[in-house]
Amino acid sequence: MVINTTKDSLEKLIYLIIHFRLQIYLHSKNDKSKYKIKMVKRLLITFIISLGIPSHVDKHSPFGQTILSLSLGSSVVMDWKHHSGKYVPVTVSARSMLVMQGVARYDWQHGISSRTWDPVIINRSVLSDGQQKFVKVITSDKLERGTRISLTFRWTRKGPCECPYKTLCDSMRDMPGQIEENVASSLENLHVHQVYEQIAGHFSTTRHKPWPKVVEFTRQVPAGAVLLDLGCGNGKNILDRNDILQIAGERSSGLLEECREHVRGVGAADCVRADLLLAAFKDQCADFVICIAVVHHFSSPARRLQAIATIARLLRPGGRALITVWAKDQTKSNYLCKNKSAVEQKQLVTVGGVKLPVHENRTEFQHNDLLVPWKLRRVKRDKTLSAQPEDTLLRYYHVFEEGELDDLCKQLPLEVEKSFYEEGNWCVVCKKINTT
Ligand SMILES: O=C(O)CCC(=O)C(=O)O
Ligand SMILES: [Fe+2]
Repeated sequence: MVINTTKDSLEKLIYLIIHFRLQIYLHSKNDKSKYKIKMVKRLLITFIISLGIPSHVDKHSPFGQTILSLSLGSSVVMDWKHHSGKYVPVTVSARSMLVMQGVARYDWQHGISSRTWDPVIINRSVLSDGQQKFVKVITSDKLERGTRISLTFRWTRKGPCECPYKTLCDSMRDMPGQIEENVASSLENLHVHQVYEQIAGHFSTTRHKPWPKVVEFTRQVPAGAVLLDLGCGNGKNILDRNDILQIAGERSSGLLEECREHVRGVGAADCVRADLLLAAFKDQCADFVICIAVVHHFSSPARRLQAIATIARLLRPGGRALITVWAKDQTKSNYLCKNKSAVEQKQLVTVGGVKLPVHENRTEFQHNDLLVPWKLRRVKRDKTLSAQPEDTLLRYYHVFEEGELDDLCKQLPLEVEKSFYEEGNWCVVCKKINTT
């Protein structure tokens, strides 16, 4: 909810600030744009002058049910994102008061893109099921963004959080190994699926050729065989062969679009939307499966096992799979930047009470469960990229220890034939065991 304040109420606020003799002090040495105004009893007022705010939910347990944010100066578009995938851009106009309560306070993330302009958003009326509804439409018109100052009011509280919205709640545990199913699925929704939807175009421009070990594996596929590529991304692994049936499955619709381009010229290849946990294909339908750089995006051991169980289910007895995942050990790959030493990861993002460190790209992994930044560049009409990244998005990864992938396979009717390390990835070639 956004309330437009009058000049009168602004004056009242300034009066309150002066009346209570609030003192402004520097909040953080690194971020000079953020100040905290001293607390009056239980009220904490934060004063921000900044270009952008990363997407977040304000911590549940330390603050009360209502958070207010008064906007001064320029208007701005605030992005609201729900873990179900919904996205609502809201224009927060100058001299308005944003009231965060209920689901908006507890279950949606809000943030402001760091840029010097904002799109113009209009409400368009549409007819849905005989009823007139308003939908927000992002137009191609832009508004220059000036300096914006916001004052956020939070009432502090003590004790465990009592909110009914646990997905983004900080009071949950912080052990990814024991993450609950609903939290794991929300985490993947926020930090895998939603991210891939947004980066699909840019991601695709960075993926061109199959890795040598994938080429080596698929070379053995004989004519007439059925090959599934699960989590196919932009389809770079699809072989230019018409004598085998190739089905590429991908969960991200953005990547699926990219993949469609790739498979267009290949006679017996097609791509379909598929989630590795469910993959609605017939049991034992495949002679070969490849699953490249996918399983590390599942956030609990049970879900990683379930993902590999799908591969086992889809293979016919005697069929083979190549599975690769990102390795924690990157010392024998080109990933590490020589000039960057390992850094203590101080930035933590909490999702469903799970605290995840944000990785510093091109440095050694310090943890197994982490968020890896993707600096998003816009793909222009002529397929070139914008010069500067326009946003940073965080992708969830579970980086594997040596033998961890093999151990998962061994819990299933899969015989590990080969297990190796290749350019920062742990890889296995496994064969489906006949269990009947
Ligand atoms: O600038 C705003 O309006 C909101 C600030 C905010 O979300 C925060 O400080 O948590
Ligand atoms: Fe906030």
